[in-house]
Amino acid sequence: MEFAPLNRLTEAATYGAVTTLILLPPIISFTKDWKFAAEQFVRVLPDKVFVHCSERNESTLTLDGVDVMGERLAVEVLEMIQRKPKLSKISFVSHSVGGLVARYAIGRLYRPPKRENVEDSSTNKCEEDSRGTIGGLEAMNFITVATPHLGSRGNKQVPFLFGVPAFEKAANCVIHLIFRRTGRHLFLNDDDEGKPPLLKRMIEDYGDCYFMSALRTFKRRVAYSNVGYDHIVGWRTSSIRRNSDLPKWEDSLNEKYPHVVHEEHCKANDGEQCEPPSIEDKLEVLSSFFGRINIHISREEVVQQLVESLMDLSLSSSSLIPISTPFKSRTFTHYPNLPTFISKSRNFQSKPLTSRQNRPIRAQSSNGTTANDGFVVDDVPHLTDFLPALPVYFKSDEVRACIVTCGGLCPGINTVIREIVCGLNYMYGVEDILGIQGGYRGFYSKNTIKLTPKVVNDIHKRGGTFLRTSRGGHDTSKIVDNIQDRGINQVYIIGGDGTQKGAALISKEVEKRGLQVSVAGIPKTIDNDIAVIDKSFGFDTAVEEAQRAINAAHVEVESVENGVGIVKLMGRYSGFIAMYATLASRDVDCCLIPESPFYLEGRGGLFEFVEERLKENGHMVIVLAEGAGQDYVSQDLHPADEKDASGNRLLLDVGLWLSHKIKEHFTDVKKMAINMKYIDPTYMIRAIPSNASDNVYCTLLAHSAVHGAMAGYTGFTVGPVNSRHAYIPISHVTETQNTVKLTDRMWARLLASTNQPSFLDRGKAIPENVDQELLKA
Ligand SMILES: Nc1ncnc2c1ncn2[C@@H]1O[C@H](COP(=O)(O)OP(=O)(O)OP(=O)(O)O)[C@@H](O)[C@H]1O
Ligand SMILES: O=P(O)(O)OC[C@H]1O[C@](O)(CO)[C@@H](O)[C@@H]1O
Ligand SMILES: [Mg+2]
Repeated sequence: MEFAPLNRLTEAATYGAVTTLILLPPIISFTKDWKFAAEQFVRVLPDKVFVHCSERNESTLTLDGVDVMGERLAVEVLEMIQRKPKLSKISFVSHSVGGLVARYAIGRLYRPPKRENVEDSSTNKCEEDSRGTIGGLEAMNFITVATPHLGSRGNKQVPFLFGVPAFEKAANCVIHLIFRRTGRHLFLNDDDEGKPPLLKRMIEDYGDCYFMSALRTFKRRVAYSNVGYDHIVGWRTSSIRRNSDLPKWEDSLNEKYPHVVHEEHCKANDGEQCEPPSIEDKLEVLSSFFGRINIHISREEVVQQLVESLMDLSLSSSSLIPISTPFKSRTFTHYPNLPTFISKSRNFQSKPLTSRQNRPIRAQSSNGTTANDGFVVDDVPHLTDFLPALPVYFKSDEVRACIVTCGGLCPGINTVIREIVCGLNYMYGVEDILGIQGGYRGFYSKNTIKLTPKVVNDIHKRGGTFLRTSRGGHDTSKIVDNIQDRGINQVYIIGGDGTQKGAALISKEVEKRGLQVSVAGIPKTIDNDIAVIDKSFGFDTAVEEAQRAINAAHVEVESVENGVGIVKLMGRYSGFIAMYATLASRDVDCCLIPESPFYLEGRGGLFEFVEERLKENGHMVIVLAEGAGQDYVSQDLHPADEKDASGNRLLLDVGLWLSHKIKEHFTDVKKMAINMKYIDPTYMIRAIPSNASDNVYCTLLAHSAVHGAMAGYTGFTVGPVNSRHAYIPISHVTETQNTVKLTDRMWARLLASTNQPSFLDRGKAIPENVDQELLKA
């Protein structure tokens, strides 16, 4: 049973290497018994974890013996790894006898480190990169829950035998009748051709089974054991301490997991023990390889803890590794004669792009020097950590790149164009770069222009797009024909959600035709409605420019009696610009966005609020996102449901509508003269050049795209995910839209800042269009 990663990113997740997690069931149980835990892992670690519930050893097959099951599991894992070539790490979580099976299987799957001199003798320390692998994957977590590591024989390991010697002896004699070969293994009375019992063999590397080397390979090993109520597997055998006393309840660890009564870190983890264990220590030697956690029931807590411990390690070493498809015919690993790029830039003369020696990155002072407190700020993995000899896929003189811009304008487009051109040219020596004019349709209906650093040198100082843009006109097959005809092998596509959908289709078609073309998307939108990435470029500039309009409205209305200012900002489906502009300004009394339905009349309505503010201050300012209240407006205006060339719904002018409504209400109903100032700066805020921080951001995006394409990746979009620049499969960013979450803190902050009504009141005049779900909430 396989649980695929979810398509949604959680806050903590970064795109990167995918960890596979193998779940193993206990004796006489079923694959589906792991369903609950599997779902939790996938829910909490979407996109990072691929959960595989082992299915070759369920039901009565679990009686066939630990070795037989281990062999089956090893084959199952290898087959899965073959099916999923993107997996790079592996963890095991097993319950009961599943833990023994997993220990056997990893002994079979262990691959020793490739490098010779694996141990640094001067420090006598196990180096991370000297670790072996499990079936070629990096070993992360090895977790057992109630696994009888020490077997079930003697020493009150099976609680229901009450430690009575006669019962234990009897059990020893009959166990194989019930649990067959597995029973013999558990009671250590197996005798394969005079060999020691299997569980004893498994505490060292034995023959071609590298049991202990494999275990040592895992970054974290944890044994969970239940201190009570587990009548089959006592805590003595599952926590691997035979002689220690039962931990005291007052050892209770923390408030979060009150049922954890004892936690002990393994010595091997602390670096104290890296030597192979001595066989003389027999079973107890295992304890130095496991941290053990003794708990007192609660299934959910165990699962929660497991999830958290997995998160720790899976998050620590990912991000910034492309997971989109490299070209099939020339992958990194099968490309021996890689062209070594030597930068043409003076500053980087003779430095291969791939060198990255000075890790970890240390704290830097503002003048760029390393802070001498030695505090490590971050150790961001680099592509070269995963692909040590990161090749440049394309030879400079073989590259024919093109850039296209589509959709609405956005501050910073020209900076991205400039930096793609300069990045390709200065860093990689690429000279053949074409500009596709007028959006997607330009591929087949317009001539291209040649782009050089000189041509684009100054364009970042201008708003708009140097290449011009359009909506509609996306014809995948004509576009790809054109790419093919012109011999283009790198396509840089700058645009919003619609554009990225188009880019995904182009990328698929390119793949279908087997073309060696890299398709890279750079997400653009002032609306900030593109999912997955932290923020889109141009957004900050737009928010800043909106301040001027808000300020103007405020100056106007505070200079007259009963002044009401309305400022309409962009934001079709997402009210980010309006929300941030409001928060930044402090002159705004009320912010209306598409995600938060509002109503005008009655208690808690907008009219009541306007009246209050006018009485209090003599003036007020409303900021409105263009998509706000569209359903409400359409009740009055009866729209013709028009769409633009790309199929986007054309919006009704909510700003104009609202200014009429407010004027009408105060003049006709309240008999009160008001001074209405309606400002629509929508195009003004997106037609300007980007500000300083957006300029820097655009540069990072452009360079990321260039590096990704030059490295031979395709079908990706660039963007920061949790502040780390990542390559994201294009289809991931188009699956959903980023919208303001009314339950998020930022919206709560806005409500606290403006003290406006939430419009969630069950007031008498709530119109039908107010979201009923929201009201219930
Ligand atoms: N689902 C789609 N499949 C293929 N192409 C699409 C799709 N949606 C839009 N496009 C194409 O992408 C281009 C831009 O789309 P659109 O006008 O929706 O702007 P956008 O990229 O979403 O930017 P923004 O909305 O921020 O202005 C157009 O040429 C359009 O034909
Ligand atoms: O009028 P146009 O150019 O079609 O663009 C308007 C739309 O473009 C956007 O700015 C998105 O780019 C929206 O906020 C707005 O609704
Ligand atoms: Mg769009």
